Amino acid sequence: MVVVPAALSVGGLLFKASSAASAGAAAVGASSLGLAIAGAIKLATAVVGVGKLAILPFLIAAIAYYNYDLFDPENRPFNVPQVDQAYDFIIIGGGSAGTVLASRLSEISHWKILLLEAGGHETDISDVPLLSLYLHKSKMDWKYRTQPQATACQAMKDHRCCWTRGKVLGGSSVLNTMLYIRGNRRDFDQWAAFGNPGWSYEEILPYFRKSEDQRNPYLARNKRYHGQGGPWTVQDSPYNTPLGPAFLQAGEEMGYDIVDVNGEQQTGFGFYQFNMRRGSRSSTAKSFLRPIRLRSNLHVALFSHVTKVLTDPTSKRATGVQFIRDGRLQNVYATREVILSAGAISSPHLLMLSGIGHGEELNRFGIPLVQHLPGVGQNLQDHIAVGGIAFLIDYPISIVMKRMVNINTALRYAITEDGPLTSSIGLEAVAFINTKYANASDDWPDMNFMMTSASVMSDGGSQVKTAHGLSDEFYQEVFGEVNNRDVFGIFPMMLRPKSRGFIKLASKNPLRYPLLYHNYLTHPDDVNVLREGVKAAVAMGETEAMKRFGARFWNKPLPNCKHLTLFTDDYWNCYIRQYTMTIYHMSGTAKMGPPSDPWAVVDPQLRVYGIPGLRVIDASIMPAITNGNIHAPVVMIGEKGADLIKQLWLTPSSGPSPRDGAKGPLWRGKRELRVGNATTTADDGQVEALQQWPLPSGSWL
Ligand SMILES: Cc1cc2nc3c(=O)[nH]c(=O)nc-3n(C[C@H](O)[C@H](O)[C@H](O)COP(=O)(O)OP(=O)(O)OC[C@H]3O[C@@H](n4cnc5c(N)ncnc54)[C@H](O)[C@@H]3O)c2cc1C
Repeated sequence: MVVVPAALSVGGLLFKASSAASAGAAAVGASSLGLAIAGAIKLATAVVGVGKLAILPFLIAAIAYYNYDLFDPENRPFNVPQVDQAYDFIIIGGGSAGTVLASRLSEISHWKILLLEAGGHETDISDVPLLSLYLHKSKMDWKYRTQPQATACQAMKDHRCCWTRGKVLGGSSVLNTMLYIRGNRRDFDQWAAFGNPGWSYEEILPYFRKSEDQRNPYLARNKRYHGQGGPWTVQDSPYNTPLGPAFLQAGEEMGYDIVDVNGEQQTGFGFYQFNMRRGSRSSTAKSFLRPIRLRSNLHVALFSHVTKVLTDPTSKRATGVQFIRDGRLQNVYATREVILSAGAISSPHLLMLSGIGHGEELNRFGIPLVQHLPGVGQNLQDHIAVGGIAFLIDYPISIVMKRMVNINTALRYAITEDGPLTSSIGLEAVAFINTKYANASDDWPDMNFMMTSASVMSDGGSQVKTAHGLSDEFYQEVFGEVNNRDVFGIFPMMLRPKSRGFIKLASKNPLRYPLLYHNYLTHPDDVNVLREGVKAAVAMGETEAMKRFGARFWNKPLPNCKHLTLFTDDYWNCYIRQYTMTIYHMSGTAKMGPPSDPWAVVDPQLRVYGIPGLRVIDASIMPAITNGNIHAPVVMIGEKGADLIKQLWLTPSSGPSPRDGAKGPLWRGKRELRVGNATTTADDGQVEALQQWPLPSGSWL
């Protein structure tokens, strides 16, 4: 960390005009700035003639230099100082899904879009892949912590797991480790089988390809699975240690194939694919918003904390949004739709604050009920892994922070866009394997290994420990004596948890965080699968490929499990409840489902049941978590969600859609709003979209 200012000052010295862009982008920014200035001088001399007014070229060059921000396509979107009274669409949350939606909806030039985001802009530090753990607990993190529960996270301070979430334009895509994993075809076929037409694998695959710009030519030539030219770059890590390839060899030794984990077959081993561009982070804000920052029909309002969705008391229609900005509570109105993309914690939280949720629960807090939807905040799913599975090695090849972060590596990152700083905290390779509980013939593996050329002790007990929320005593006792040693780590991650958590209101004050109950490892099958995963990870260290490096498992007994015999099932069952690690994949808290499912919050078009004009489009809508890291699926949900909205509003329709048999209020495209003295009409002058907005069915109504 000490060296980071040096990295910045290097960037600063070399690329003065591009402080907003990444150091990598800054290099390109600097050269295009040079071109812009040269062009300006040429133009001025050609038009005016140096002899006539010698100062003019320099004046124009100076203007170009100081206004470079205005036309650099890689620069940050503008933050509007004031929002208008009404928009066609209001998107709540500029995270992974919200930025995709803002980009796709503003393609329709006669639609006016507002994107409200509670945080600010990403920074040069958040661009640097090796430093992502430094963003945890920073001002870009909401810093959520779960309620203490006895089943997991026992090694953490107060027995509470730290649920990092991005509070920044780009959301969690600015803090994540950029792993690009799409999940398994079976996940989406299962979503469809739950009663969600349109979500089967074959139907959603085009959306993965649409956003993708695959930079690995060997992967890109597989056109069925990969796309090129989309806004979101996927590239291989520019930096690998010898441990990554060795891990793949170990996989072969164990009888697995080397695969493209985003291709035909998921089971197997492969190098990670990353959402990076030229060695730095490709957040969704950068990929989806920066290229369109000059669209006048998109307003981005940062530091805008939404407190509630406004609804019409008679029709229940979502009419707008209430938010706090600059210390003022303000209202803004939507003439077509309000879209919740605030993530799997805030979207259900905002629904509840708006009177949409379990009637009794809302009643307890004196929130007037708008729509009884008991599924709001339920069905919470996450992937957990086991931390601290580390192997000491004999060679100085791993990522030891104090060795890796220095002026040379900073220069390498800034100038040549490679080197250790481009490593995503050491994550190099991935495995999808089967424990004895999975059906190996299915290609629907139940265990994932995240292989890193580092581990919790690689920074001497500073940031990793803090990010994971480990107690000092636990860290010191278990890892203190191997601080800064060369190691590699394997995080065994359970892919299809059966335990379900939930989110509850703590107060009707919108600024009070909700209560988060993880319920990790409350289902016995989860304990079994995760334990078997840990055993398989430890076995990996025994392969010839890893033994070449002198790999030996760091088997210091954990404080609360010392009474159990090492390496027995009982010991591992105890271990996994201590250093339980969230992989930050909270999802499912406003799940999609058919009207017959009383726990469904949105229908397969992502429309909130019973609230015309309101959708949820983010990780919350997943009925079941996908088989792998969930960011790519969330971006896919954003892409498909945008198309569903376009289909509704841009397809001519003469009457209520027959496909939603449910009785419900009609949702008209033209809507007049009286805001103060002004009247705003949502009329695109083309088609009047008229659709049923369904109500849930079931005896609980
Ligand atoms: C540390 C970390 C590492 C991860 N690593 C990976 C990885 O390597 N690969 C992978 O596939 N997945 C990873 N994930 C998961 C992935 O990034 C998330 O699942 C995904 O970004 C969620 O997208 P979302 O749109 O649902 O929510 P978010 O991206 O979290 O967006 C929600 C947005 O809404 C805003 N917001 C919330 N409440 C309000 C409010 N009241 N008013 C206004 N704005 C509000 C937030 O500030 C945020 O910008 C990681 C996540 C984290 C946190």
